[in-house]
Amino acid sequence: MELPTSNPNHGSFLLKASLPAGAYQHVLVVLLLLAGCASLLWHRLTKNARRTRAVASPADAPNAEGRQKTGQMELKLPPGPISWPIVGCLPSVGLKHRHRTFYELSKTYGPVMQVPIGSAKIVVVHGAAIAEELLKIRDGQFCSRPPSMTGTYLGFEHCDVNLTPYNQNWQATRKALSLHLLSPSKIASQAPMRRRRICSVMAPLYCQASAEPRTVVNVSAIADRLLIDIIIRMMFGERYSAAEIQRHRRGSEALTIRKCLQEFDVDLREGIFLWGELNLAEYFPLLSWLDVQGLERRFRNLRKKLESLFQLIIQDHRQHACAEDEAEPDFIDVLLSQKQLTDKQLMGIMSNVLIAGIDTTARAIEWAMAELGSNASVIERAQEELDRVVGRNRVMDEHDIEKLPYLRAISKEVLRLHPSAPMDDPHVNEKPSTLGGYYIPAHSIILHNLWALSQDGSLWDNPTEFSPERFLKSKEYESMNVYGGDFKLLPFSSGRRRCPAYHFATLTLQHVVGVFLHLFDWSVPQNGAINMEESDGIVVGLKHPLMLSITPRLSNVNIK
Ligand code: HEM
Repeated sequence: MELPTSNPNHGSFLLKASLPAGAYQHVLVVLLLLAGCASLLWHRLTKNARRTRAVASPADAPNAEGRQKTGQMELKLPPGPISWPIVGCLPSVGLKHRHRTFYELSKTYGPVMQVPIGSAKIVVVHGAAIAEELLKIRDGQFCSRPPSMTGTYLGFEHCDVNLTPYNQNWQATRKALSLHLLSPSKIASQAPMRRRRICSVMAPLYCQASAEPRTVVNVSAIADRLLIDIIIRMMFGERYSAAEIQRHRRGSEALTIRKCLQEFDVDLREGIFLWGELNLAEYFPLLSWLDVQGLERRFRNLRKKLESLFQLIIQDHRQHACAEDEAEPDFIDVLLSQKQLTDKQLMGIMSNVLIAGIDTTARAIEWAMAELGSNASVIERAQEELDRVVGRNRVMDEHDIEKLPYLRAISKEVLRLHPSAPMDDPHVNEKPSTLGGYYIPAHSIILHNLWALSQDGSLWDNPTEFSPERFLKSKEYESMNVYGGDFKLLPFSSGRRRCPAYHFATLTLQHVVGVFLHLFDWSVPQNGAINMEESDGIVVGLKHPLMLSITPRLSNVNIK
Protein backbone atom coordinates (compact mmCIF):
# COMPACT_ATOMS: atom_id res chain seq x y z
CA MET A 1 0.00 0.00 0.00
CA GLU A 2 1.40 3.43 -0.88
CA LEU A 3 1.65 5.55 2.15
CA PRO A 4 0.54 9.10 2.76
CA THR A 5 3.42 11.36 1.94
CA SER A 6 5.08 13.48 4.58
CA ASN A 7 2.83 15.88 6.32
CA PRO A 8 4.31 19.37 6.17
CA ASN A 9 1.66 20.63 8.58
CA HIS A 10 2.66 18.18 11.22
CA GLY A 11 1.70 19.55 14.61
CA SER A 12 -1.00 21.84 13.31
CA PHE A 13 -3.68 19.30 14.27
CA LEU A 14 -3.06 20.10 17.87
CA LEU A 15 -3.72 23.78 17.53
CA LYS A 16 -6.73 24.84 19.51
CA ALA A 17 -10.05 25.62 17.89
CA SER A 18 -10.93 29.24 18.56
CA LEU A 19 -14.44 30.16 19.66
CA PRO A 20 -16.62 31.19 16.76
CA ALA A 21 -16.95 34.94 16.74
CA GLY A 22 -20.30 36.68 17.04
CA ALA A 23 -23.58 35.61 18.47
CA TYR A 24 -22.48 32.53 20.38
CA GLN A 25 -19.97 34.50 22.38
CA HIS A 26 -22.52 37.10 23.45
CA VAL A 27 -25.00 34.45 24.53
CA LEU A 28 -22.23 32.71 26.40
CA VAL A 29 -21.19 35.85 28.28
CA VAL A 30 -24.78 36.58 29.38
CA LEU A 31 -25.28 33.00 30.46
CA LEU A 32 -22.05 32.98 32.41
CA LEU A 33 -22.97 36.21 34.20
CA LEU A 34 -26.39 34.89 35.19
CA ALA A 35 -24.97 31.59 36.24
CA GLY A 36 -22.19 33.42 38.11
CA CYS A 37 -24.68 35.25 40.34
CA ALA A 38 -26.57 32.05 41.13
CA SER A 39 -23.38 30.21 41.80
CA LEU A 40 -21.96 32.94 44.06
CA LEU A 41 -25.01 32.48 46.24
CA TRP A 42 -24.65 28.74 46.17
CA HIS A 43 -20.94 29.00 46.88
CA ARG A 44 -21.56 31.03 50.05
CA LEU A 45 -24.29 28.71 51.25
CA THR A 46 -22.20 25.57 50.82
CA LYS A 47 -18.79 26.92 51.87
CA ASN A 48 -18.57 25.02 55.12
CA ALA A 49 -19.85 21.79 53.63
CA ARG A 50 -17.06 21.86 51.06
CA ARG A 51 -14.25 22.42 53.51
CA THR A 52 -14.71 18.97 55.00
CA ARG A 53 -16.91 16.13 53.92
CA ALA A 54 -18.69 13.93 56.42
CA VAL A 55 -18.35 10.24 55.78
CA ALA A 56 -21.41 8.31 56.86
CA SER A 57 -19.78 5.00 57.65
CA PRO A 58 -16.25 3.69 57.77
CA ALA A 59 -17.16 1.35 54.92
CA ASP A 60 -17.46 4.37 52.62
CA ALA A 61 -13.86 5.26 53.35
CA PRO A 62 -11.88 2.07 53.05
CA ASN A 63 -8.83 3.68 54.57
CA ALA A 64 -9.79 6.50 56.82
CA GLU A 65 -6.38 7.79 57.82
CA GLY A 66 -6.30 11.58 58.16
CA ARG A 67 -9.85 11.74 59.53
CA GLN A 68 -10.80 14.41 62.02
CA LYS A 69 -13.15 13.70 64.89
CA THR A 70 -15.78 16.42 65.12
CA GLY A 71 -18.77 14.58 66.49
CA GLN A 72 -19.05 12.41 63.41
CA MET A 73 -16.17 11.01 61.38
CA GLU A 74 -14.73 13.48 58.89
CA LEU A 75 -11.94 13.39 56.35
CA LYS A 76 -10.25 16.35 54.75
CA LEU A 77 -10.79 17.06 51.09
CA PRO A 78 -7.53 17.69 49.23
CA PRO A 79 -6.28 21.28 49.10
CA GLY A 80 -6.32 23.19 45.84
CA PRO A 81 -6.29 26.59 44.18
CA ILE A 82 -9.19 28.95 44.69
CA SER A 83 -12.38 27.63 43.16
CA TRP A 84 -14.46 30.38 41.55
CA PRO A 85 -18.21 30.31 41.16
CA ILE A 86 -19.28 28.44 38.04
CA VAL A 87 -15.86 28.06 36.48
CA GLY A 88 -14.19 26.47 39.50
CA CYS A 89 -10.42 26.31 39.05
CA LEU A 90 -10.50 26.83 35.28
CA PRO A 91 -8.68 30.21 35.54
CA SER A 92 -5.79 28.57 37.42
CA VAL A 93 -5.64 25.53 35.16
CA GLY A 94 -6.14 27.15 31.75
CA LEU A 95 -6.56 25.16 28.60
CA LYS A 96 -3.02 24.33 27.56
CA HIS A 97 -0.07 22.23 28.70
CA ARG A 98 -2.02 20.88 31.64
CA HIS A 99 0.79 18.57 32.83
CA ARG A 100 3.05 21.59 33.33
CA THR A 101 0.38 23.78 34.92
CA PHE A 102 -0.65 21.02 37.32
CA TYR A 103 2.97 20.41 38.24
CA GLU A 104 3.49 24.10 39.03
CA LEU A 105 0.28 24.18 41.12
CA SER A 106 1.37 21.07 43.02
CA LYS A 107 4.41 22.98 44.32
CA THR A 108 1.92 24.97 46.40
CA TYR A 109 -0.81 22.42 47.08
CA GLY A 110 1.03 19.10 47.20
CA PRO A 111 0.72 15.77 45.39
CA VAL A 112 -3.08 15.46 45.79
CA MET A 113 -5.02 18.58 44.74
CA GLN A 114 -8.64 19.23 44.03
CA VAL A 115 -9.21 21.39 40.97
CA PRO A 116 -12.94 21.34 40.29
CA ILE A 117 -14.00 22.69 36.92
CA GLY A 118 -17.66 23.52 36.44
CA SER A 119 -19.68 20.60 37.72
CA ALA A 120 -16.79 18.10 37.58
CA LYS A 121 -14.96 17.01 40.72
CA ILE A 122 -11.39 16.80 39.48
CA VAL A 123 -8.51 15.56 41.62
CA VAL A 124 -4.97 15.84 40.25
CA VAL A 125 -2.27 13.59 41.66
CA HIS A 126 1.39 12.80 41.12
CA GLY A 127 4.42 11.18 42.76
CA ALA A 128 5.66 7.62 43.12
CA ALA A 129 3.87 6.97 46.45
CA ILE A 130 0.50 8.25 45.23
CA ALA A 131 0.93 6.33 41.95
CA GLU A 132 1.38 3.13 43.92
CA GLU A 133 -1.70 3.89 46.02
CA LEU A 134 -3.81 4.80 42.97
CA LEU A 135 -2.71 2.08 40.57
CA LYS A 136 -1.89 -0.78 42.90
CA ILE A 137 -3.29 -0.52 46.42
CA ARG A 138 -6.62 1.04 45.40
CA ASP A 139 -6.56 0.09 41.72
CA GLY A 140 -9.91 -1.70 42.07
CA GLN A 141 -11.55 1.48 43.39
CA PHE A 142 -10.14 3.90 40.81
CA CYS A 143 -10.15 1.92 37.58
CA SER A 144 -13.28 3.25 35.92
CA ARG A 145 -13.58 6.04 33.34
CA PRO A 146 -15.90 9.05 33.28
CA PRO A 147 -18.61 9.36 30.63
CA SER A 148 -17.35 11.69 27.92
CA MET A 149 -18.14 13.03 24.48
CA THR A 150 -14.98 11.31 23.23
CA GLY A 151 -16.31 8.02 24.64
CA THR A 152 -19.67 8.56 22.98
CA TYR A 153 -18.39 9.45 19.53
CA LEU A 154 -14.92 7.89 19.20
CA GLY A 155 -15.54 5.06 21.69
CA PHE A 156 -18.78 4.12 19.86
CA GLU A 157 -21.05 4.80 22.84
CA HIS A 158 -18.39 3.59 25.29
CA CYS A 159 -18.06 0.21 23.59
CA ASP A 160 -14.27 0.47 23.17
CA VAL A 161 -11.40 -0.28 25.58
CA ASN A 162 -9.96 3.09 26.42
CA LEU A 163 -13.00 5.23 27.18
CA THR A 164 -15.27 2.60 28.70
CA PRO A 165 -16.16 2.44 32.39
CA TYR A 166 -14.92 -0.61 34.27
CA ASN A 167 -17.54 -3.18 33.33
CA GLN A 168 -18.06 -6.42 31.41
CA ASN A 169 -17.97 -4.57 28.13
CA TRP A 170 -14.49 -3.29 28.95
CA GLN A 171 -13.37 -6.76 30.03
CA ALA A 172 -14.49 -8.26 26.72
CA THR A 173 -12.89 -5.63 24.48
CA ARG A 174 -9.67 -5.42 26.51
CA LYS A 175 -9.29 -9.21 26.45
CA ALA A 176 -9.86 -9.36 22.68
CA LEU A 177 -7.29 -6.63 22.04
CA SER A 178 -4.67 -8.00 24.44
CA LEU A 179 -5.01 -11.60 23.29
CA HIS A 180 -5.45 -11.30 19.54
CA LEU A 181 -3.44 -8.20 18.65
CA LEU A 182 -0.97 -7.36 21.41
CA SER A 183 0.07 -10.65 23.03
CA PRO A 184 3.84 -11.32 22.99
CA SER A 185 3.39 -14.28 20.61
CA LYS A 186 1.24 -12.23 18.20
CA ILE A 187 3.78 -9.41 18.25
CA ALA A 188 6.67 -11.82 17.69
CA SER A 189 4.88 -13.38 14.71
CA GLN A 190 4.59 -9.95 13.08
CA ALA A 191 8.31 -9.09 13.36
CA PRO A 192 9.00 -9.80 9.65
CA MET A 193 6.15 -7.46 8.66
CA ARG A 194 7.58 -4.65 10.84
CA ARG A 195 11.04 -5.18 9.38
CA ARG A 196 9.68 -5.01 5.82
CA ARG A 197 7.77 -1.81 6.57
CA ILE A 198 10.74 -0.13 8.25
CA CYS A 199 13.06 -1.10 5.39
CA SER A 200 10.59 0.04 2.74
CA VAL A 201 10.66 3.51 4.28
CA MET A 202 14.44 3.55 4.93
CA ALA A 203 15.59 2.30 1.51
CA PRO A 204 14.52 5.37 -0.52
CA LEU A 205 15.86 7.67 2.20
CA TYR A 206 19.18 5.86 2.05
CA CYS A 207 19.37 6.23 -1.74
CA GLN A 208 18.45 9.89 -1.57
CA ALA A 209 20.99 10.64 1.17
CA SER A 210 23.72 8.64 -0.63
CA ALA A 211 23.29 10.90 -3.65
CA GLU A 212 23.15 14.02 -1.52
CA PRO A 213 24.84 13.79 1.91
CA ARG A 214 23.26 15.85 4.70
CA THR A 215 19.83 15.54 3.09
CA VAL A 216 17.29 17.23 5.34
CA VAL A 217 14.37 14.98 6.31
CA ASN A 218 11.15 15.51 8.25
CA VAL A 219 11.56 12.97 11.06
CA SER A 220 8.07 13.62 12.46
CA ALA A 221 6.44 12.79 9.13
CA ILE A 222 8.58 9.67 8.72
CA ALA A 223 7.51 8.46 12.18
CA ASP A 224 3.82 9.09 11.35
CA ARG A 225 4.14 7.27 8.07
CA LEU A 226 5.87 4.27 9.63
CA LEU A 227 3.34 3.91 12.42
CA ILE A 228 0.28 4.26 10.19
CA ASP A 229 1.74 1.65 7.88
CA ILE A 230 2.69 -0.80 10.65
CA ILE A 231 -0.55 -0.50 12.62
CA ILE A 232 -2.78 -0.89 9.56
CA ARG A 233 -0.91 -4.09 8.68
CA MET A 234 -1.06 -5.30 12.28
CA MET A 235 -4.84 -5.22 12.05
CA PHE A 236 -5.59 -6.12 8.44
CA GLY A 237 -2.41 -7.80 7.20
CA GLU A 238 -1.87 -7.27 3.46
CA ARG A 239 -5.62 -7.48 2.76
CA TYR A 240 -5.85 -3.88 1.53
CA SER A 241 -2.57 -3.75 -0.38
CA ALA A 242 -2.92 -3.18 -4.14
CA ALA A 243 -1.41 -6.59 -4.92
CA GLU A 244 -3.84 -8.49 -2.68
CA ILE A 245 -6.90 -6.62 -3.95
CA GLN A 246 -5.86 -7.45 -7.50
CA ARG A 247 -4.95 -11.06 -6.72
CA HIS A 248 -8.40 -11.76 -5.30
CA ARG A 249 -10.16 -9.52 -7.85
CA ARG A 250 -11.97 -7.81 -5.00
CA GLY A 251 -14.43 -5.10 -5.92
CA SER A 252 -14.96 -1.45 -5.28
CA GLU A 253 -15.51 -1.83 -1.53
CA ALA A 254 -11.95 -3.02 -0.95
CA LEU A 255 -10.65 -0.16 -3.09
CA THR A 256 -12.70 2.35 -1.07
CA ILE A 257 -11.31 0.97 2.20
CA ARG A 258 -7.79 1.11 0.80
CA LYS A 259 -8.26 4.74 -0.20
CA CYS A 260 -9.66 5.69 3.24
CA LEU A 261 -6.75 3.98 5.00
CA GLN A 262 -4.23 5.72 2.73
CA GLU A 263 -5.77 9.03 3.74
CA PHE A 264 -6.20 8.08 7.38
CA ASP A 265 -3.68 10.63 8.66
CA VAL A 266 -6.31 13.38 8.25
CA ASP A 267 -8.85 11.54 10.44
CA LEU A 268 -6.09 10.67 12.87
CA ARG A 269 -5.15 14.32 13.38
CA GLU A 270 -8.79 15.25 13.91
CA GLY A 271 -9.32 12.36 16.34
CA ILE A 272 -6.26 13.21 18.42
CA PHE A 273 -7.23 16.88 18.48
CA LEU A 274 -10.79 16.17 19.64
CA TRP A 275 -9.64 13.61 22.20
CA GLY A 276 -7.25 16.07 23.80
CA GLU A 277 -9.35 19.20 23.78
CA LEU A 278 -10.75 20.45 27.08
CA ASN A 279 -14.42 20.20 26.20
CA LEU A 280 -16.30 22.88 28.15
CA ALA A 281 -19.67 21.20 27.43
CA GLU A 282 -18.60 18.30 29.66
CA TYR A 283 -17.97 20.59 32.62
CA PHE A 284 -20.74 23.10 32.03
CA PRO A 285 -23.72 21.00 30.93
CA LEU A 286 -25.77 24.17 30.36
CA LEU A 287 -23.42 24.99 27.49
CA SER A 288 -23.69 21.66 25.77
CA TRP A 289 -26.65 22.60 23.59
CA LEU A 290 -24.76 25.67 22.36
CA ASP A 291 -21.65 23.73 21.31
CA VAL A 292 -19.66 26.95 21.69
CA GLN A 293 -16.36 25.35 20.78
CA GLY A 294 -17.89 23.61 17.78
CA LEU A 295 -16.50 20.32 19.09
CA GLU A 296 -19.68 18.27 19.00
CA ARG A 297 -20.18 19.10 15.34
CA ARG A 298 -16.63 17.98 14.61
CA PHE A 299 -17.05 14.83 16.72
CA ARG A 300 -20.23 14.00 14.79
CA ASN A 301 -18.52 14.45 11.42
CA LEU A 302 -15.53 12.34 12.36
CA ARG A 303 -17.74 9.62 13.83
CA LYS A 304 -19.71 9.46 10.61
CA LYS A 305 -16.52 8.96 8.60
CA LEU A 306 -15.06 6.39 10.98
CA GLU A 307 -18.31 4.46 11.27
CA SER A 308 -18.75 4.12 7.53
CA LEU A 309 -15.11 3.02 7.14
CA PHE A 310 -15.31 0.47 9.96
CA GLN A 311 -18.67 -0.87 8.76
CA LEU A 312 -17.21 -1.40 5.30
CA ILE A 313 -14.23 -3.22 6.82
CA ILE A 314 -16.49 -5.51 8.88
CA GLN A 315 -18.76 -6.16 5.91
CA ASP A 316 -15.78 -6.89 3.69
CA HIS A 317 -14.40 -9.38 6.23
CA ARG A 318 -17.82 -11.07 6.57
CA GLN A 319 -18.27 -11.38 2.81
CA HIS A 320 -14.72 -12.49 2.07
CA ALA A 321 -13.62 -14.66 4.95
CA CYS A 322 -9.93 -15.40 4.87
CA ALA A 323 -9.34 -17.81 1.96
CA GLU A 324 -7.42 -21.00 2.58
CA ASP A 325 -4.51 -19.92 0.44
CA GLU A 326 -3.99 -16.79 2.52
CA ALA A 327 -1.21 -16.91 5.09
CA GLU A 328 -3.19 -16.22 8.22
CA PRO A 329 -6.54 -14.73 9.26
CA ASP A 330 -6.15 -11.10 10.30
CA PHE A 331 -7.25 -9.53 13.61
CA ILE A 332 -10.77 -8.76 12.38
CA ASP A 333 -11.19 -12.30 10.94
CA VAL A 334 -10.29 -13.72 14.34
CA LEU A 335 -12.67 -11.47 16.27
CA LEU A 336 -15.53 -12.15 13.85
CA SER A 337 -14.99 -15.91 13.98
CA GLN A 338 -15.38 -15.87 17.75
CA LYS A 339 -18.76 -14.13 17.55
CA GLN A 340 -18.30 -12.69 21.03
CA LEU A 341 -18.21 -8.98 20.26
CA THR A 342 -20.87 -6.71 18.81
CA ASP A 343 -20.11 -4.62 15.74
CA LYS A 344 -19.95 -1.53 17.96
CA GLN A 345 -17.31 -3.16 20.13
CA LEU A 346 -15.31 -4.07 17.01
CA MET A 347 -15.54 -0.49 15.80
CA GLY A 348 -14.55 0.82 19.26
CA ILE A 349 -11.43 -1.37 19.24
CA MET A 350 -10.47 -0.29 15.70
CA SER A 351 -10.97 3.34 16.70
CA ASN A 352 -8.71 2.96 19.79
CA VAL A 353 -5.91 1.22 17.95
CA LEU A 354 -5.91 3.59 14.99
CA ILE A 355 -6.25 6.79 17.02
CA ALA A 356 -4.54 6.02 20.37
CA GLY A 357 -1.91 3.66 18.97
CA ILE A 358 -0.40 5.53 16.04
CA ASP A 359 0.26 8.98 17.43
CA THR A 360 1.59 7.93 20.87
CA THR A 361 4.26 5.71 19.35
CA ALA A 362 5.15 8.10 16.52
CA ARG A 363 5.61 10.92 19.04
CA ALA A 364 7.93 8.74 21.16
CA ILE A 365 10.16 8.19 18.09
CA GLU A 366 10.07 11.93 17.38
CA TRP A 367 11.14 12.77 20.96
CA ALA A 368 13.94 10.20 20.80
CA MET A 369 15.39 11.73 17.64
CA ALA A 370 14.96 15.28 18.98
CA GLU A 371 16.98 14.41 22.10
CA LEU A 372 19.57 12.49 20.08
CA GLY A 373 19.88 15.32 17.57
CA SER A 374 21.13 17.55 20.37
CA ASN A 375 23.30 14.87 22.06
CA ALA A 376 26.08 13.86 19.66
CA SER A 377 27.91 11.84 22.34
CA VAL A 378 24.84 9.65 22.92
CA ILE A 379 24.57 8.98 19.16
CA GLU A 380 28.28 8.06 19.05
CA ARG A 381 27.98 5.61 21.92
CA ALA A 382 24.84 4.00 20.45
CA GLN A 383 26.50 3.65 17.02
CA GLU A 384 29.59 2.12 18.58
CA GLU A 385 27.35 -0.47 20.28
CA LEU A 386 25.41 -1.15 17.05
CA ASP A 387 28.59 -1.64 14.99
CA ARG A 388 30.07 -3.95 17.64
CA VAL A 389 26.94 -6.10 18.08
CA VAL A 390 25.29 -6.00 14.64
CA GLY A 391 28.28 -5.21 12.41
CA ARG A 392 28.27 -2.93 9.37
CA ASN A 393 27.09 -5.35 6.69
CA ARG A 394 23.43 -5.82 7.55
CA VAL A 395 20.60 -3.69 8.94
CA MET A 396 19.94 -3.94 12.67
CA ASP A 397 16.89 -6.11 13.44
CA GLU A 398 14.46 -6.59 16.31
CA HIS A 399 16.20 -9.75 17.56
CA ASP A 400 19.40 -7.70 18.13
CA ILE A 401 17.69 -5.52 20.76
CA GLU A 402 18.33 -7.88 23.65
CA LYS A 403 22.10 -7.48 23.03
CA LEU A 404 21.90 -3.66 22.85
CA PRO A 405 21.63 -2.37 26.45
CA TYR A 406 22.54 1.20 25.52
CA LEU A 407 19.76 1.36 22.90
CA ARG A 408 17.32 0.05 25.53
CA ALA A 409 18.56 2.69 27.98
CA ILE A 410 17.90 5.39 25.35
CA SER A 411 14.31 4.22 24.94
CA LYS A 412 13.71 4.20 28.72
CA GLU A 413 15.17 7.68 29.06
CA VAL A 414 12.98 9.00 26.23
CA LEU A 415 9.83 7.52 27.78
CA ARG A 416 10.86 8.83 31.22
CA LEU A 417 11.46 12.41 30.10
CA HIS A 418 8.80 12.60 27.40
CA PRO A 419 5.95 10.18 28.07
CA SER A 420 3.77 10.75 24.98
CA ALA A 421 0.62 10.75 27.13
CA PRO A 422 1.90 12.95 29.99
CA MET A 423 -1.45 13.08 31.79
CA ASP A 424 -2.76 9.54 32.20
CA ASP A 425 -6.27 8.88 30.83
CA PRO A 426 -8.80 9.95 33.49
CA HIS A 427 -9.60 7.40 36.19
CA VAL A 428 -12.83 7.47 38.20
CA ASN A 429 -13.95 6.02 41.54
CA GLU A 430 -17.53 4.74 41.58
CA LYS A 431 -17.59 4.95 45.41
CA PRO A 432 -16.06 7.35 47.95
CA SER A 433 -12.45 6.52 48.71
CA THR A 434 -9.20 8.06 49.93
CA LEU A 435 -5.88 9.00 48.37
CA GLY A 436 -2.84 10.28 50.24
CA GLY A 437 -5.01 10.48 53.37
CA TYR A 438 -7.60 12.73 51.74
CA TYR A 439 -11.26 12.03 51.19
CA ILE A 440 -12.11 11.50 47.52
CA PRO A 441 -15.86 11.75 46.87
CA ALA A 442 -17.48 9.20 44.56
CA HIS A 443 -17.32 9.97 40.84
CA SER A 444 -14.24 12.15 41.13
CA ILE A 445 -12.15 12.38 37.97
CA ILE A 446 -8.58 11.50 38.87
CA LEU A 447 -5.99 13.06 36.58
CA HIS A 448 -2.63 11.44 37.16
CA ASN A 449 0.39 13.46 36.07
CA LEU A 450 2.76 10.78 34.76
CA TRP A 451 5.19 13.34 33.37
CA ALA A 452 5.74 14.93 36.81
CA LEU A 453 7.67 11.82 37.91
CA SER A 454 10.44 12.80 35.51
CA GLN A 455 10.91 16.15 37.26
CA ASP A 456 11.28 14.72 40.75
CA GLY A 457 14.76 15.28 42.21
CA SER A 458 14.06 12.80 45.01
CA LEU A 459 13.64 10.03 42.40
CA TRP A 460 16.27 10.95 39.79
CA ASP A 461 19.68 12.68 39.80
CA ASN A 462 19.58 15.74 37.53
CA PRO A 463 16.00 14.82 36.67
CA THR A 464 15.52 17.11 33.66
CA GLU A 465 18.74 16.06 31.92
CA PHE A 466 18.58 13.56 29.03
CA SER A 467 20.97 10.87 30.19
CA PRO A 468 20.49 7.23 29.09
CA GLU A 469 23.55 6.44 31.25
CA ARG A 470 21.36 6.72 34.36
CA PHE A 471 19.86 3.33 33.42
CA LEU A 472 23.26 1.66 33.24
CA LYS A 473 24.76 2.91 36.48
CA SER A 474 23.69 -0.08 38.61
CA LYS A 475 21.96 -3.46 38.34
CA GLU A 476 18.86 -1.92 39.94
CA TYR A 477 18.54 0.76 37.24
CA GLU A 478 19.47 -1.65 34.45
CA SER A 479 16.67 -4.03 35.35
CA MET A 480 14.11 -1.23 35.73
CA ASN A 481 11.47 -1.42 33.00
CA VAL A 482 8.72 0.87 31.81
CA TYR A 483 5.94 -1.69 32.09
CA GLY A 484 4.32 -0.50 35.30
CA GLY A 485 6.23 -2.45 37.96
CA ASP A 486 8.25 0.56 39.08
CA PHE A 487 6.28 3.57 40.24
CA LYS A 488 9.15 5.96 39.40
CA LEU A 489 8.74 5.28 35.70
CA LEU A 490 5.22 4.98 34.34
CA PRO A 491 4.91 6.04 30.68
CA PHE A 492 2.31 3.28 30.16
CA SER A 493 0.76 3.70 33.64
CA SER A 494 0.11 0.57 35.72
CA GLY A 495 -2.70 -1.60 37.11
CA ARG A 496 -5.85 -2.76 35.33
CA ARG A 497 -5.93 0.16 32.93
CA ARG A 498 -2.24 0.03 32.03
CA CYS A 499 -1.63 0.51 28.32
CA PRO A 500 -2.05 -2.95 26.77
CA ALA A 501 0.44 -2.07 24.00
CA TYR A 502 3.48 -1.39 26.19
CA HIS A 503 5.47 -4.28 24.68
CA PHE A 504 4.66 -3.44 21.05
CA ALA A 505 5.31 0.29 21.59
CA THR A 506 8.74 -0.09 23.27
CA LEU A 507 9.84 -2.70 20.74
CA THR A 508 8.84 -0.47 17.82
CA LEU A 509 10.53 2.57 19.41
CA GLN A 510 13.77 0.64 19.96
CA HIS A 511 13.69 -0.95 16.51
CA VAL A 512 13.05 2.26 14.57
CA VAL A 513 15.56 4.35 16.56
CA GLY A 514 18.13 1.52 16.30
CA VAL A 515 17.79 1.35 12.49
CA PHE A 516 17.91 5.16 12.23
CA LEU A 517 21.18 5.30 14.19
CA HIS A 518 22.70 2.29 12.49
CA LEU A 519 22.04 3.50 8.95
CA PHE A 520 22.62 7.24 9.25
CA ASP A 521 24.70 9.95 10.88
CA TRP A 522 22.39 12.66 12.19
CA SER A 523 22.91 16.37 12.58
CA VAL A 524 20.99 19.58 12.91
CA PRO A 525 20.57 21.31 9.51
CA GLN A 526 22.86 24.27 8.93
CA ASN A 527 21.92 27.42 10.86
CA GLY A 528 19.23 25.48 12.63
CA ALA A 529 18.57 24.39 16.18
CA ILE A 530 16.10 21.89 17.50
CA ASN A 531 13.03 23.61 18.85
CA MET A 532 11.92 21.45 21.80
CA GLU A 533 8.64 23.32 22.29
CA GLU A 534 5.81 20.90 23.08
CA SER A 535 2.57 20.51 21.20
CA ASP A 536 -0.62 20.51 23.20
CA GLY A 537 -3.29 17.86 23.67
CA ILE A 538 -3.66 14.41 25.19
CA VAL A 539 -0.70 13.14 23.18
CA VAL A 540 2.24 15.49 23.35
CA GLY A 541 5.00 15.67 20.76
CA LEU A 542 7.03 18.50 19.31
CA LYS A 543 5.06 21.58 18.34
CA HIS A 544 6.97 21.92 15.05
CA PRO A 545 8.06 19.10 12.74
CA LEU A 546 11.53 17.80 13.55
CA MET A 547 13.90 18.43 10.64
CA LEU A 548 17.32 16.72 10.73
CA SER A 549 20.10 16.06 8.23
CA ILE A 550 21.08 12.49 7.43
CA THR A 551 24.23 11.02 5.91
CA PRO A 552 24.52 7.26 5.21
CA ARG A 553 27.17 5.57 7.37
CA LEU A 554 27.19 1.94 6.15
CA SER A 555 28.64 1.38 2.70
CA ASN A 556 27.91 -2.25 2.09
CA VAL A 557 24.37 -2.87 3.17
CA ASN A 558 21.29 -4.27 1.48
CA ILE A 559 18.19 -2.66 2.99
CA LYS A 560 15.30 -5.15 2.74
C1 HEM B 1 4.73 5.03 23.27
C2 HEM B 1 3.49 4.65 23.02
C3 HEM B 1 2.36 4.63 24.01
C4 HEM B 1 2.24 5.24 25.22
C5 HEM B 1 3.27 6.14 25.93
C6 HEM B 1 0.95 4.89 25.76
C7 HEM B 1 0.45 5.30 26.99
C8 HEM B 1 -0.79 4.96 27.49
C9 HEM B 1 -1.31 5.42 28.74
C10 HEM B 1 -0.59 6.34 29.73
C11 HEM B 1 -2.55 4.89 28.89
C12 HEM B 1 -3.52 5.13 30.05
C13 HEM B 1 -3.42 4.07 31.12
C14 HEM B 1 -4.30 4.38 32.31
O1 HEM B 1 -5.39 4.87 32.15
O2 HEM B 1 -3.86 4.16 33.46
C15 HEM B 1 -2.82 4.08 27.72
C16 HEM B 1 -3.98 3.37 27.52
C17 HEM B 1 -4.25 2.67 26.38
N1 HEM B 1 -3.43 2.50 25.29
FE1 HEM B 1 -1.55 3.18 25.11
N2 HEM B 1 0.30 4.07 24.85
C18 HEM B 1 1.12 3.88 23.77
C19 HEM B 1 0.85 3.12 22.65
C20 HEM B 1 -0.31 2.44 22.41
C21 HEM B 1 -0.58 1.64 21.24
C22 HEM B 1 0.42 1.38 20.11
C23 HEM B 1 -1.86 1.14 21.37
C24 HEM B 1 -2.63 0.24 20.45
C25 HEM B 1 -2.08 -0.58 19.57
C26 HEM B 1 -2.38 1.64 22.63
C27 HEM B 1 -3.64 1.35 23.11
C28 HEM B 1 -4.10 1.76 24.35
C29 HEM B 1 -5.42 1.40 24.87
C30 HEM B 1 -6.49 0.57 24.15
C31 HEM B 1 -5.50 1.96 26.16
C32 HEM B 1 -6.67 1.88 27.12
C33 HEM B 1 -6.46 0.80 28.18
C34 HEM B 1 -7.67 0.64 29.09
O3 HEM B 1 -8.36 1.61 29.34
O4 HEM B 1 -7.89 -0.48 29.57
N3 HEM B 1 -1.42 2.42 23.23
N4 HEM B 1 -1.73 4.14 26.88
